[in-house]
Amino acid sequence: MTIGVVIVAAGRGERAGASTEGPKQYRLIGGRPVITRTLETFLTWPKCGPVVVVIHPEDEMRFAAASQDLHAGVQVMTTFGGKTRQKSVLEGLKMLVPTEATHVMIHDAARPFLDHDLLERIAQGFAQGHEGLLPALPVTDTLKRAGADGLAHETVPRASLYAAQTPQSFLLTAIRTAHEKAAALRRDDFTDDASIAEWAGLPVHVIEGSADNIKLTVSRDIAMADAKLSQTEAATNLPDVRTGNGYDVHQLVTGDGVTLCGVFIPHDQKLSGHSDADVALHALTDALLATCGAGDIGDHFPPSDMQWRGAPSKIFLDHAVKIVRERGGTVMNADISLIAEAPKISPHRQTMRENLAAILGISLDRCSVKATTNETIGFIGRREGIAAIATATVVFSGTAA
Ligand SMILES: Nc1ccn([C@@H]2O[C@H](COP(=O)(O)OP(=O)(O)OP(=O)(O)O)[C@@H](O)[C@H]2O)c(=O)n1
Ligand SMILES: C[C@](O)(CO)[C@H](O)COP(=O)(O)O
Repeated sequence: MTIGVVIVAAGRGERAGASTEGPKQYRLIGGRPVITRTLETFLTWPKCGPVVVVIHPEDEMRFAAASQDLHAGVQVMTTFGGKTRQKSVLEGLKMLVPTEATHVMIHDAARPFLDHDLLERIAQGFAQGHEGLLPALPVTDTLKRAGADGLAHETVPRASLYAAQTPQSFLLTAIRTAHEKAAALRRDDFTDDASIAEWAGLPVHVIEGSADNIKLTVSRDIAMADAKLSQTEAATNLPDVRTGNGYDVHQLVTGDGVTLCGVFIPHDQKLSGHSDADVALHALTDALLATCGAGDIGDHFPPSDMQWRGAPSKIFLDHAVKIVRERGGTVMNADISLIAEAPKISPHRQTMRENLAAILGISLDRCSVKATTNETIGFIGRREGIAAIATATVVFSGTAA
């Protein structure tokens, strides 16, 4: 079984009104022509056989532009349509007959929201031996028959009524013969292919359509489709910006100075810890690891591992930066708040920021170091320890979706 496709796109879209982009199938929805979306769904379906797009002679350039970026692994042909949809379909079928297609899906270019699930349901129907398949949905509104007087005269029972969609799908030779018979008898009043099949006595099996698979008919349909896609695409194109935070604290003991953000500051105390106890770089290391869910500093540099005894904390931060980069991240900024009663940080802030800029590979204005005392309160206020809080922002490649 090879499933060919006929996409009818030769209409003038009069009900949708005029546009500089051309008839409705060339109008942009979510930034791309309607027909590009329709065609792309078929071309990306793995079971798609040869495709015929039936266009209007005036639309050759428009179609070439709308289809130029689509990479087809299958044969895509074009032919010119006729004055009615019925005539256009017949032209498409004639073009498909010499190919290897045994079955055909006939689809309106003006239905850009069909999906692969629907195409699979049709393929499944063919595999079960059905010769004609009509995707349709049960009618949900109450139906009225009104007269020329504008009055509702009758309520039509809707129990067995369905709204017909496309792609209506058939054995290729059977539907082509039915179309040719209708043309020969000058029957040109069929609005879809299932009705020609019914008229010709071909069995047409109703399968579940898709609520999204609407036909863009009037200008409001196009505006709604555009709004829907623009919203979805705006959401899926959001940059993948992530922030991480980190906190660290180390005890102060008698000593000769502390190392903060890689700067040694002479002092009558030192920070006790396994490495050089640079709380600021430890907090920032955790903040960076957090942006890609890579655990914390202890996971990467266990305190039990003797090789980190007295190690400069730059090693830890370098490692976190490497992990972030390997996962497609670009560090955007870093901000560290130091909470210390003493020593005074401000004379060293510039050097600290320069150290951060060098390690992170970003400009100075993206590196911030702030300091505050703890107003003599608590363990920091009693000069028993120094704490640091860090925030980092990283933009990862790809989008947030
Ligand atoms: N002579 C025609 C008429 C219609 N179609 C195609 O058939 C599909 C469904 O038709 P419809 O929505 O009625 O489109 P138009 O005929 O273009 O619309 P209108 O009646 O408003 O002019 C559309 O993809 C349309 O391009 C076609 O190929 N050839
Ligand atoms: C084929 C069709 O899409 C089935 O619903 C529909 O009949 C074509 O549109 P038209 O407005 O009737 O031309």
